[in-house]
Amino acid sequence: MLLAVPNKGRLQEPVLKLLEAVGIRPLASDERALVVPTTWREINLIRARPEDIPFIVESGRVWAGITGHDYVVESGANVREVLELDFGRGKLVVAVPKSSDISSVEQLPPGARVATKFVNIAYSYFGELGKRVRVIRVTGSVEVLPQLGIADAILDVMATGTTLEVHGLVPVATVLETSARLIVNPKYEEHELTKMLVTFVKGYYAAQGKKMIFLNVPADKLEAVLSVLPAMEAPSVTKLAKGDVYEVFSVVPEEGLPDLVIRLKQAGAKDIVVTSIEKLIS
Ligand SMILES: Nc1ncnc2c1ncn2[C@@H]1O[C@H](COP(=O)(O)OP(=O)(O)OP(=O)(O)O)[C@@H](O)[C@H]1O
Ligand SMILES: O=P(O)(O)OC[C@H]1O[C@H](OP(=O)(O)OP(=O)(O)O)[C@H](O)[C@@H]1O
Ligand SMILES: [Mg+2]
Repeated sequence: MLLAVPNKGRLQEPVLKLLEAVGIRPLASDERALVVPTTWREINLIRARPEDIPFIVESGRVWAGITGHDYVVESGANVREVLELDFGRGKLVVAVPKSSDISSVEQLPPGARVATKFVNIAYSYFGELGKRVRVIRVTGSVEVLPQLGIADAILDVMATGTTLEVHGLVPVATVLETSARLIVNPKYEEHELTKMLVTFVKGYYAAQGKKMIFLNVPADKLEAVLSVLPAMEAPSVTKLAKGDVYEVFSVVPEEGLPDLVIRLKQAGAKDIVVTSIEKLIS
């Protein structure tokens, strides 16, 4: 499988972290190499620009990729978004100078100049509103253009809002919510390797915020201990080889764990072991 991943920008690091967490580590190769083998022998990474990844996956030679939802929409590429990931989150907004007295997109004058790298999204957004604007295509640093007198408004990604603020801009409309996605070419969606990748990424996310807890419980305390112990289905209970003692284990939320441990001890649990879970695959 060829898997396209960002070779720059703010998605690059979280993508590598996620792949590492599912056991896909790039094998040492020249830093400039654009095709990189990995510890999953069936998977080679293709390092590409995030905005190009939807087209690369659509082409069919590359099965899957990770990029932003905004770029998928902008590309119009025929790819399936099979998983929403927990990074690259933001909103595409239309923003105008605070000093203008515009407070909604409707108030933009006809022919207003809107700078953006999302030109297709801009055309379709303003088209649906029935508003005629001039779209100015740029590739970055969009927020500086209004103060240079080059644009009347911008359409760009806002995350914390700091960049808009620093440039004296305010958002007046949300066009799209975005985050990183795992995208797949439709013809590989049902392939075993694709399903394995999706299962492992889901398993990694499902394990976040959960711990495994093991405890020993004397028989006469078992009922009391089980009554305070959460579980996915029900806790597992096994009799130990010696004595009238049971070993109990269960998957529990990390939140409130100290409190749970105290309640388990009070109920009669001993030898409590807490471990992290790498993946939780249901
Ligand atoms: N401030 C941000 N916080 C979170 N995600 C963001 C932010 N800005 C952009 N993104 C998302 O990151 C993805 C990659 O963006 P992009 O290709 O512009 O990389 P970049 O980090 O901005 O690099 P560069 O600006 O050098 O091109 C896009 O899907 C975009 O929605
Ligand atoms: O709301 P904020 O938290 O301030 O983040 C939003 C900014 O982050 C991105 O820019 P980036 O730093 O990637 O630079 P770019 O304009 O060159 O893409 C985006 O294009 C905004 O400018
Ligand atoms: Mg950027």
